[in-house]
Amino acid sequence: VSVPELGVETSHTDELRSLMSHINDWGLDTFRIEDLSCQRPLTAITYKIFQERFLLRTYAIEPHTLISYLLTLEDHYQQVPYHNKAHGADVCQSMHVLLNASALDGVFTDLEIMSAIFASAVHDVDHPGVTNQFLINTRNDLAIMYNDESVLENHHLAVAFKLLQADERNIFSNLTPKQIKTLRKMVIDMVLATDMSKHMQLLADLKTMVESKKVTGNNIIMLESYDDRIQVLQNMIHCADLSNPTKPLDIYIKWTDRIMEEFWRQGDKERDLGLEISPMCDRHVASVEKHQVGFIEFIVHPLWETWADLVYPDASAILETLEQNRDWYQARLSSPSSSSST
Ligand SMILES: COc1ccc(-c2ccn(CCC(=O)N3CCOCC3)n2)cc1OC1CCCC1
Ligand SMILES: [Mg+2]
Ligand SMILES: [Zn+2]
Repeated sequence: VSVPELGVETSHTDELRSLMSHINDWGLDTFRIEDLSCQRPLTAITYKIFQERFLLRTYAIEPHTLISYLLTLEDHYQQVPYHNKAHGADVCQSMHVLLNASALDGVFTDLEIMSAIFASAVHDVDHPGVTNQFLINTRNDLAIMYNDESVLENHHLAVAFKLLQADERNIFSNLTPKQIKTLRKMVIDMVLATDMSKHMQLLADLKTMVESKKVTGNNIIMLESYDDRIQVLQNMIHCADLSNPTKPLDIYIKWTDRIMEEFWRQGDKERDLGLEISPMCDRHVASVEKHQVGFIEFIVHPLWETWADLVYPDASAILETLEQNRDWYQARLSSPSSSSST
């Protein structure tokens, strides 16, 4: 069974191939890839990363099986403003770049790397565009199913692994039982770590690790236990998930427009249901810039500053962009033009 060169059928093959040559670069334009791949950014990006890291060869994965899984996975991302297939593709590519930090050179095994890429690609599959709290407040079936605990993140995992059960989509059919067991545990641990309610604990543990950081001669981090290794991978996927403010400003602004529209649609639902409108979800009381500055100040910068310490100096340019983007939103706060969202 033959597969298209870039994994997806497109009439923009040359342009897509040239953009894909920047798969290792921070700030790759996922939106442009969405257009050039004919709305298949997740398949195109994940397929390219698997090839780039020789994972098809290492784990005897048939190209058509990988494409079949990725296309079906992508079709199970809902068409919501933010938590859609473009976000899945973006987090996957961001994770791929973070794994390439020189401070992590040779630290992770191929299985851990494949687990991290897979976890990133699947981490928000079938996201309904509302928060865990909304699902709990409205007694949604998902909240009943998962007893109000990391409701969305448990659902993303269940969908991702269920899609593997079809033989024509089982990309892990040639892994040993032990490898599958290890991969499954790591993927579960990483996706569950993308629940914002785990943020403070994750960051505290990362700070402790940075304070007691042990490196080899050429400044490569030493991670002895599974707990240390998975903790770095959990913080990595969390950083990738919260990476929008660290990207080139024009791309960051597009993500902000999308998350706000998703929040406002939730607020519209809450208003219609007579529920209290969640913070930042009322489109009639919008302060987009203020919320982004607060998000960076209290969540994103503390996390990325700590990550940048761990992999110093590999993430320094990313931290620099984050601080410039914060200043840009801050500046729009004070000037009168900030009232308009244009
Ligand atoms: C570009 O803007 C954002 C990009 C990403 C996030 C964000 C926060 C947490 N995550 C991880 C998933 C999660 O746990 N969520 C999903 C968002 O809602 C809260 C539960 N993602 C927030 C962003 O801005 C917020 C909305 C206005 C200011 C803050
Ligand atoms: Mg999520
Ligand atoms: Zn996400």
